[in-house]
Amino acid sequence: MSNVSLPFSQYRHCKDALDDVSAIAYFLAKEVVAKYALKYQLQQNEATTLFYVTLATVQHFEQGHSCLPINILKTLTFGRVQDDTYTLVYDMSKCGGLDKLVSLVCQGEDSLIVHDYDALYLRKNRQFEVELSEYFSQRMYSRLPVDVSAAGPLIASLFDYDNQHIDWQVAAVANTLNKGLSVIAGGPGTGKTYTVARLLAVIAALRENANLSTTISLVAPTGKAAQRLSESIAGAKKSLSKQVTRTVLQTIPETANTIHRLLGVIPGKHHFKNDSENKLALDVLLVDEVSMVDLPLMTRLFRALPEHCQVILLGDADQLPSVAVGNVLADIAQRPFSGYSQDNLAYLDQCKVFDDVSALIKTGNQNHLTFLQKSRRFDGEGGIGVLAKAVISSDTEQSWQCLQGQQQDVSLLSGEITSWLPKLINRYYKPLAQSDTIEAAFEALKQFSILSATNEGETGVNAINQLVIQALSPASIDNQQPYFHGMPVMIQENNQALGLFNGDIGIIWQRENGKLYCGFEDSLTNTIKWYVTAKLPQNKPVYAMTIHKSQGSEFNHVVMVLPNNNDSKLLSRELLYTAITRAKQQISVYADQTTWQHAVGNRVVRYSNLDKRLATLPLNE
Ligand SMILES: Nc1ncnc2c1ncn2[C@@H]1O[C@H](COP(=O)(O)OP(=O)(O)OP(=O)(O)O)[C@@H](O)[C@H]1O
Repeated sequence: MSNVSLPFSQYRHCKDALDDVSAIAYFLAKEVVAKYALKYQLQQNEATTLFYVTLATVQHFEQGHSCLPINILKTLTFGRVQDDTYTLVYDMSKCGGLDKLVSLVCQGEDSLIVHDYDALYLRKNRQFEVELSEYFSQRMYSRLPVDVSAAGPLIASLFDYDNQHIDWQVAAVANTLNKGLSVIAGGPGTGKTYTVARLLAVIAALRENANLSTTISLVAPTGKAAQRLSESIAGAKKSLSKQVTRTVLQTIPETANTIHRLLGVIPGKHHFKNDSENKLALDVLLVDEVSMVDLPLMTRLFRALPEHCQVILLGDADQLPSVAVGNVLADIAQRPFSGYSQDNLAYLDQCKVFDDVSALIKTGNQNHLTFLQKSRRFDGEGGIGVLAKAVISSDTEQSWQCLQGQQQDVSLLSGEITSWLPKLINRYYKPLAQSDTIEAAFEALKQFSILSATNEGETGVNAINQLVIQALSPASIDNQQPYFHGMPVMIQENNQALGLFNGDIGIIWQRENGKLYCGFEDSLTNTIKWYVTAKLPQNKPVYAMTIHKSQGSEFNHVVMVLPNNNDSKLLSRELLYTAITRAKQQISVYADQTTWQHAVGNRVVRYSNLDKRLATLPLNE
């Protein structure tokens, strides 16, 4: 190191002085200063600035941002809040020469922090973003041959619609057929699965006509989401049995996999068995719940796809972004929807599914995209739909009124948690524990869940789980037994060897031999997989779960619990929307007005330049 010194010689000093600094952020900042101070003969003030620049870049990555825009960097301060007082340690807006420092240090081939699109990236994240934008654009703009004279009548036979008006489900099928990559986005119950089951049937039938064999794979980011996709595709296939041939139906798989299982996990490694050197043998890939897929995983998935494979992405762009870095779905499904190009309209016109396609907006260039807007599950007047819409449009007043209104399917809970929880335990969790079979217990588990914004605190997942366990099995607490018959648990880590993954849900069950096991539904074989409880990977009870963990699941009745902490950074309209849309029939909310309105007014922001990279890539049309 040169003769400059670090602002903090040890991590613990840094942690004591600044909020939210991880060990990784500190040690990377230390490494960057050590590497460049000597190389560029930095002055002490420049080395100090570089330390904070690196810290901020890593912190933003840890919060899920792909990058840190320079204009945001310039506004940052570093310090610590204690007893409601903020002690400022470093103010980026007061440091001079930031632009010069950035251009000096963040340009080289070997720099750990990279400057691109007016933002700072950790090198790897920029690589992922550049690589994924290239994969996306190659496929988004590639056109597949379609026998439009066969496709049009086939599509028309699978939908009951009036061809004088635009039906977006029909438009989605026709529009997807000729694209290497397309996105079908929509909220819950807008018919995404209904539509793609028909889309896959049309693809399979057209390929059969052309004497092409077809291998289709269905994937989702989590086991739960894959299981739901399997169930809905199986249901949709049944409804198609009279409309398409048996061979076409057989081409559509009944079961969905997780992305990790499709790619083939190598224990202890980030990369997969299937990659750019060892591609998957697939003709069509459908990815569901894309909002949950992060930037690195999506890039690795695309690396493993053969060039000819048609990709269909499905998801709800209003939901929370992925836990890890990126905002892939929102970046590729940008709103407001700008519509289709003239070329695309000409193609849709040839399909002859509508009398007049001119109503499809023709000024835009989002040809890869279709938004399904009409909910087939909630009627326009239903409380859940109205509440979800008010929340996602940040309408603080209407959403609060809706919670207090007379709608049967929406209610506001008040008082202490202990004043309303026992009733719900009696209604849902006692019958679950008393189910005759584990299959019936899994059915009972789909009826209801409590979703909390946090793990900790009085309204957090851990405290609520404890209250439920106390009510159902006080003896297990007295005897310090971790498990009891009928207790649902969620796995907290991936264990490839056991085939159990973070987010998998099992139920503790006493079998004929009198011993407790944990059973998991296996959607591939439609059976229960049993594990002795002592062998289970890290897990916890799941009467309540975080809203983040509930993504990809649905329940008939959901209770959403928010902390009484109206300025929590955790609370956002996307978080509330995700919880509300997990409910199929009823949503109950436990929150005070200030906290609720703060959350509805707060938007999740994820910094990324994937959208800009896609917009600036040349069109091949
Ligand atoms: N065009 C349609 N005609 C008749 N029923 C439909 C139509 N579209 C969807 N449905 C029905 O509406 C319900 C919701 O559709 P579907 O499950 O496909 O929605 P989704 O968008 O996939 O929902 P989720 O977000 O929960 O996965 C299903 O019962 C489906 O059969």
